[in-house]
Amino acid sequence: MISRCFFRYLKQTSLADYVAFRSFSRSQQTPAAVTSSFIDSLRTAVGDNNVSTSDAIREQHGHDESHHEVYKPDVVVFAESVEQVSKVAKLCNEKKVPLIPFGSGTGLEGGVNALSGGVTLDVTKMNQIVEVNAEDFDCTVQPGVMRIALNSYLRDTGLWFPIDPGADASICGMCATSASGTNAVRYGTMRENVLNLQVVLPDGRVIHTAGKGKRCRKTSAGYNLTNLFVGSEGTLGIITQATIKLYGLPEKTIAAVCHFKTVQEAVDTVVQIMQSGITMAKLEFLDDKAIEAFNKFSKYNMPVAQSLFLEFHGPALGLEDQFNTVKDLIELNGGLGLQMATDEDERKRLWKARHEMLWACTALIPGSKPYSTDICVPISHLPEVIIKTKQWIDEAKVLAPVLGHVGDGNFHVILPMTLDTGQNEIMKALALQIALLAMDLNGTCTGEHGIGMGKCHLLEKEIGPVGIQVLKDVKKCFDPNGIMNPGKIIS
Ligand SMILES: Cc1cc2c(cc1C)N(C[C@H](O)[C@H](O)[C@H](O)COP(=O)(O)OP(=O)(O)OC[C@H]1O[C@@H](n3cnc4c(N)ncnc43)[C@H](O)[C@@H]1O)c1[nH]c(=O)[nH]c(=O)c1N2
Ligand SMILES: CC(=O)C(=O)O
Ligand SMILES: [Mn+2]
Repeated sequence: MISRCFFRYLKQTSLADYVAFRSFSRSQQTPAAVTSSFIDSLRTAVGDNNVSTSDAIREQHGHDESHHEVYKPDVVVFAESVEQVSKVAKLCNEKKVPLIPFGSGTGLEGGVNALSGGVTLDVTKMNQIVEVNAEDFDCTVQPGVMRIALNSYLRDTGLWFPIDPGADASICGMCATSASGTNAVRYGTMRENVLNLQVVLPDGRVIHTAGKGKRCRKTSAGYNLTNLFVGSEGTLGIITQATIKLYGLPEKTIAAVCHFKTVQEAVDTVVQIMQSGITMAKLEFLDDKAIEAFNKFSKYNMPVAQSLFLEFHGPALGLEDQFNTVKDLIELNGGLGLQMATDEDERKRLWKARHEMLWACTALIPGSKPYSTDICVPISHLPEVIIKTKQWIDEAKVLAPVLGHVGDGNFHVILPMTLDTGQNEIMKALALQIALLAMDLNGTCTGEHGIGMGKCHLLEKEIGPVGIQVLKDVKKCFDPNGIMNPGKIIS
């Protein structure tokens, strides 16, 4: 039942937008034509052992880590080669069966949920690191290569791939969602770090978005096909290989944590640090509710306050000077309890709260699943948006920690969703209100998690009807039968 509190709360939101959001419906999806003879042809294409109709496997592939409802595919196919991916795509295209690429299922917007059934294509068996060009700072990987495995492999070369979405995701899944995370403030997002992609198109053709074997740092050669596929969330084709930039492991790392009495002080400090031109590696905010959730989850005793988590990477020479400049800014803004560490174990201990945040927040309500907002605004608007957001959370009386990558103007409100529909309605209205505010302030509804199945209505608002029509035209050009991950990004 929807509570009176909800209606009181709704008065503050744009009612018209809320009604539009509630009545938003996906265009009718045709049910998948997955017959037993179609499944037989899949078995012929990839081998019996690589096709599963087991309920447990379909369930496992029908959701990610988000709160979104499970939608099981009719069948799960495990591909072992590009040729097999191509054959499966061709078969699906001929029979107009939905095809959903599956990386590692850590997404937070229901990207892998099979809204119209069909075939989920799991690429985790294709897990080879194809080549590492240490002298050129790049490498090429198959779609099942995971972020942590890649970095372990690279360790001896003195290089690493710094994009870190927190979860141990597949590199090609990260390409597909244009992931980023804590290191983006220094190293950029997937958009800035992908040099080339091999993609299987829905009709089975294979393309290299920058040309076969190309891995140059710059190109002006025509349309940017690579970045059309980065962030395409499995709606245009299956990424079967990614060539990405690598970086030298930093000679020295300094981690630090400090606390503030008010959100304004903490976020003003962030803006001043960014404006000072210091190259931060990480600059994260956790509010008092987030720290409280972490203390409870991990039995820690951090001061319950508005907190900044910082990290500096660089040559040993000069790094402490950067730290000291930031320290001065922290103190000028009323920062308290500054702790710093250079030793790896000590750094990990200092940053533990940040890395466990999603699970600490979800544990606030046992059995809940996370609904994470993901807005990103120009940095000068950040103080206003975070302060308003926290005020709305208080008024809505929901459990909702605020945290995020504030160095990029990107933050999350983690809303633990349960079966209590009244609370869920309040949380969804709150998420909508925050997204609308971000868009009003020249921002986006999603900095890094993608549109998935949960933000299509917001994308329409963000880029307008003409923008959406152009996206639909692009989609039609690559996927005229609409088989690729239907219902995602554009409904
Ligand atoms: C604890 C925690 C913390 C975070 C996050 C998750 C969790 C569980 N995430 C979200 C998530 O890790 C991120 O979206 C990853 O990029 C998802 O990669 P997967 O391999 O799991 O893709 P997953 O399998 O979930 O698929 C995601 C989407 O990509 C498509 N896809 C996957 N592989 C593909 C391929 N080979 N070809 C074409 N399409 C493909 C899918 O169809 C789907 O639409 C995140 N993210 C972030 O950016 N910043 C963050 O800070 C965090 N933090
Ligand atoms: C959930 C997420 O994106 C984060 O913890 O940063
Ligand atoms: Mn994040």
